[in-house]
Amino acid sequence: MNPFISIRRELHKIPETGYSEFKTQEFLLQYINSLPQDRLTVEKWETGLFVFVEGISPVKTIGYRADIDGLPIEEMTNLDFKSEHLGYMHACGHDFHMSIALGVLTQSVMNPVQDNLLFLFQPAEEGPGGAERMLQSEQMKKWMPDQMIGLHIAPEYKAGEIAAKPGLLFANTSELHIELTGLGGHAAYPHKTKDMIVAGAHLITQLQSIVSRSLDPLDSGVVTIGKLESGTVGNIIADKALLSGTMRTLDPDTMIILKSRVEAIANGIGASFDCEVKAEFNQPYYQVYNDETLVSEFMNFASESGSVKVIECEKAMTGEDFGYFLKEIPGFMFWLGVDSPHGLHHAKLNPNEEAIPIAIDLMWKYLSRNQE
Ligand SMILES: CC(=O)N[C@@H](CCC[C@H](N)C(=O)O)C(=O)O
Repeated sequence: MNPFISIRRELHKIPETGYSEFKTQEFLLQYINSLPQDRLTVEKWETGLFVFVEGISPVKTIGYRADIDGLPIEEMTNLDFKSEHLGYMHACGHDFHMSIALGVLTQSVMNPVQDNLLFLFQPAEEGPGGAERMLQSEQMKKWMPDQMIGLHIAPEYKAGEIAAKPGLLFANTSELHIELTGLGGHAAYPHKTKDMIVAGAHLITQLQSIVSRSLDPLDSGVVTIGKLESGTVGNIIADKALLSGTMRTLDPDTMIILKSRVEAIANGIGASFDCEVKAEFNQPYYQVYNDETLVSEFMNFASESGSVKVIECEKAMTGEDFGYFLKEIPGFMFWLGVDSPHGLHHAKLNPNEEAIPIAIDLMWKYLSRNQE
C-alpha cells in the first residue's frame, strides 16, 4: 500500500478537535523526525507545527498549509480504520490534507528544490480558527512565505480531479450563538411561564426570512442553525434555549446586513415573548480569494501535466480560515476530487484514497518545476 495512504489511515483513527490535536501533533512529529534532518527546522506552534525546508538556492519561500483538526461527529462507516475516538471523526478530509502534506514534505527532503518551503500543520480550522493566529506567530515573522498554497478535498469530483477558479472561491463566515432566557414551570400551567422552546422555534423560523426578504436577490447568503438545545423532559416548560449556527456571504458587506437583521429579529422575539435574548457573533472567517495569476498558472500547469483533469468551478459557501493567509499573502486554494457519495461533515464520508498519491505527485511536480 502507498505509505501515505497508510499514514492517512493512522491519522483517521485519531481525530481531535481544535487546539486538542495532541496525538495528531505527536504522530506528525514522529514521522517528520524520521526524515533526514539536514534541511529541516521543525517548531511546535500550539497543537500544530511549522516545518521549514531550506532550498538549494532560494529566491523565495513557498508556504503549504494542511489543517489538522477533526469534527465532533460519530463516524458511521464500517472502515477497519474507523475513528477510535468515540464521537469524533475526520469528516472534512483533514486526514487527507495532512498525509498529502507529509508526502510533499518527504519529496522535498529527499530531492531538495531551489526555493525554501514552509509547511504549516494548522490546528482548529473547523473552529475556533487557527490560521489568523498562526499568521501572527513568531515563526511566520521569521519565515514569512511569498506565496501560500492549500487544498481541500471535494467529494463531488472524481478522485484526483482538480477544481479551482481565479478570485473568490469560498465565502465569508461568522458563527452565531443565541441564548434565550425565560421562565420555566409546569407544562400544565403555561400562563405562569415564559416558554423558551416556543420562543426559540419562532426565532428560528423568523431567521429564515433574512436571506429571502432582506438580501438583494442578486446577492447571496446563508443563515443556518445547526444546533438547538432546550428543555429537559416533556412535562416541564423550558426556561432556556440555546441556538448555534453559522452565516455565510460572498461579500463582506453583506455580513453586516445579516448581523443587523439577526439582532433586530432577536430583539423582536425578546419583546413578543417577554424574554431575554442575547445574540453573539464570533469566529468570523475571511473569504478565500485566489490570486488570479497564481491560480491560473497552477491550473494550466496541472492541465498540461496530463495526469489530472482540471475543472474551473463555481464559488462555494464553504468557509475556510485559509482565507486569512490569502488576505496577506498571494496564493490559492483548490479542490481535490475524492469521489464520495456522502459529503463533507457527513458521518459516512468515505473519500477515495487514490487521490492521495495523485495529489502528492501533482504538488511535487508543481513545486519542483523551473528547477535549474
Ligand atoms: C471546509 C469547511 O467545511 N469549513 C467549515 C469551516 C467553518 C467554521 C466556522 N467556524 C463556522 O462554522 O462558521 C465550514 O463549515 O464551511
